[in-house]
Amino acid sequence: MRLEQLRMQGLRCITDADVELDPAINLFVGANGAGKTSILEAAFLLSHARSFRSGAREALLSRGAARLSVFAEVRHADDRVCRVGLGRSGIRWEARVEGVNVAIGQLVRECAVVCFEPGSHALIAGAAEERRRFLDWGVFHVEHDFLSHWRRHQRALKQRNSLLRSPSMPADELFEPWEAELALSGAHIDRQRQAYLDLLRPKLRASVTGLLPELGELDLRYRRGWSDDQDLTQQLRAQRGRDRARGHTTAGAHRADWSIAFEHAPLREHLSRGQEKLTALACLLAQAELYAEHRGEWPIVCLDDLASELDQAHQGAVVAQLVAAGAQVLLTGTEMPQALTNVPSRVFHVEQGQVTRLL
Ligand SMILES: Nc1ncnc2c1ncn2[C@@H]1O[C@H](COP(=O)(O)OP(=O)(O)OP(=O)(O)O)[C@@H](O)[C@H]1O
Repeated sequence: MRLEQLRMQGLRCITDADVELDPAINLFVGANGAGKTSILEAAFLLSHARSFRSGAREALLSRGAARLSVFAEVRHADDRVCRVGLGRSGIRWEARVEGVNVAIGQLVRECAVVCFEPGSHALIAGAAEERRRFLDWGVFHVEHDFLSHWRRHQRALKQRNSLLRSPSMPADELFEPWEAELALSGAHIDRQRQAYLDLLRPKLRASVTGLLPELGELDLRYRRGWSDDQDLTQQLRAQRGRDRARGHTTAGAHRADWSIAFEHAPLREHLSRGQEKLTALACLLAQAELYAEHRGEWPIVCLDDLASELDQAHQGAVVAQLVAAGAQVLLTGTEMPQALTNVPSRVFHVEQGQVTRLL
């Protein structure tokens, strides 16, 4: 899959930019604050309907602008071209595919982007939410009914949490249907997440061996979010009092997490910041490869500020791997990275939100 055209309006410092992209390597160079990362955010937005940077999606809207819109032409491996867009006008976000308003879920099925950026080490060292998002994005693209189970789960969770927060303890009958729903949808989600991680594990091992051979064998562990010894319905019933004191549901698929341990670095704290970043990169590349295996095409790969994130040997290895796989890559840097000096690439200069093609 590749982006042929990417148009951004009212996105951070970009008033209006229209970029025709190369099927292989695209490099965006410019000074700090020029708007390079915002271009990657635009691509990511079409794939995830959010930014990879922390903060509200609203912060993407240019200060003083009434409207934000991102539009792309996506060419798939079977040569089908799909026009997708996401925009915000007033207080509403609208997703479009072929000019027709669609649910966000339909938009993000059409465009798949993975992004490695300076905050990516949070996948290894940050909160569980980051890892769940990563996992669920992968499962979503492999299992077609994942989103419906996930939505049912979110709805039941919201209902149970609002019961927990009511001024007096509601009757058991009010909890029971939502707890049954949490258990049922949670079991589906759990099965699909476990199956996905089983597929990801060998790819991740290969990817990590390439990037971090010194750390030895990798172990990928999964926690489903509730005790293995007890059925979730029973557990939720037993925990009502405790959950009420905490104000939220403390067991279920929304508490799942996964972690990585290495033979020579069994604790996360044993990893240097650079090793955390490389592990996160290995996860993203393994996920992209698994996507390609299932969908017959690579997702688009964004690498933000690669030269400041990785040493030259790792930059070269990653770019070579992606070129060999035939992935479209969007990279940013304050200058041309050494790793790209001999790789044919389309180069754009970015300055104050204006994008100009150089090579
Ligand atoms: N909502 C907004 N409206 C207008 N400008 C914004 C908004 N949010 C951020 N900016 C500005 O847009 C620019 C965003 O730059 P971006 O992070 O894309 O730059 P960059 O070229 O990747 O920089 P760096 O090399 O420093 O990472 C910054 O100058 C920032 O101050």
